[in-house]
Amino acid sequence: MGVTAAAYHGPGWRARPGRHEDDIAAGGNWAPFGVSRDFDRLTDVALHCPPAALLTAGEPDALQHLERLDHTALRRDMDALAEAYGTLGVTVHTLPAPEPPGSNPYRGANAMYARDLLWMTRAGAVIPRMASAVRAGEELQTLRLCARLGIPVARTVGADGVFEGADAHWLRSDLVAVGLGARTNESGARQIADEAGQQGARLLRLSVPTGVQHLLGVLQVLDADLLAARTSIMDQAEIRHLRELGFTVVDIPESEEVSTHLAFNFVTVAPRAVLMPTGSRATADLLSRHGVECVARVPIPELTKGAGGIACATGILARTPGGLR
Ligand SMILES: NC(=[NH2+])NCCC[C@H](N)C(=O)O
Repeated sequence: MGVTAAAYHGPGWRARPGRHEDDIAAGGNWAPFGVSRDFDRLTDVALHCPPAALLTAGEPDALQHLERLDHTALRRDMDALAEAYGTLGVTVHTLPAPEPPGSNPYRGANAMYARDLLWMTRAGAVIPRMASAVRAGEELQTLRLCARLGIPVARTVGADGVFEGADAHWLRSDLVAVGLGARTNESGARQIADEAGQQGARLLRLSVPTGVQHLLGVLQVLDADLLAARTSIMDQAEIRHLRELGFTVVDIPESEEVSTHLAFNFVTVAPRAVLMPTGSRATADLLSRHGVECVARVPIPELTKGAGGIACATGILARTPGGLR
């Protein structure tokens, strides 16, 4: 009878060893992509430029853009960003094209802000549930990317939750900060807490100030225990709490370059090494006092018209411990 066959778990049956995270780290079945600290050296990112027709499919405000976007100009910004990553040794992957419009005619018109479209963990990608009707369905582009690269989906935010990738930061490998606001609600945060918990991390809930889209807009991770924050517009008790947890928080004051040129919207490419947009000199000077080096500057005049900068445009796929060179 079958009981002696491996197919029926007889002596020849070999149970799968280890944990999912170990499988991923080892490569083989899954791409060895993961993030457990947002200051580790960046190795892989996802970028995207939406098709021209989508950028003009409606009035800018209906698309959640600030001004009408020109495809050629946006392409130029995205190419400059990709080139900067290439120079830094970061591999650029392209997010697949959007699905044909389902119930949302604007689906994909904001997919250049790939940071919002996934949250990477050491157990794979968390597929968000975009908070606005305009961005609903962009999640499919992430799913396709994951399938293409062999990245497992750790979970998909569901039920009554909303969550966007830019609302989560790995502050430490056992501490995840989530921003609650218009883009992530309590149900979304609970689902992120659940996933983090399963990976041995706890959740720190922070509030996203009114007029700011995501946590990424007010808090950045620079190194182990080193953060940058727009402290003057944040909840003071939350800042105190971060400091009590052992973090040094660099205060970034409100200024023209922060509000208009999105100087705070930088990307940490390695411990104390950041990629910044052009027009961010004062912010770069502040960071340099803490030993943070701006390793390159990218001009993004068109990208900012869509209400996001280089950090919003960078889907974080993988980081690995170690410095830049
Ligand atoms: N992570 C970010 N801040 N992304 C910017 C997103 C901008 C986009 N127009 C939106 O409203 O969704």
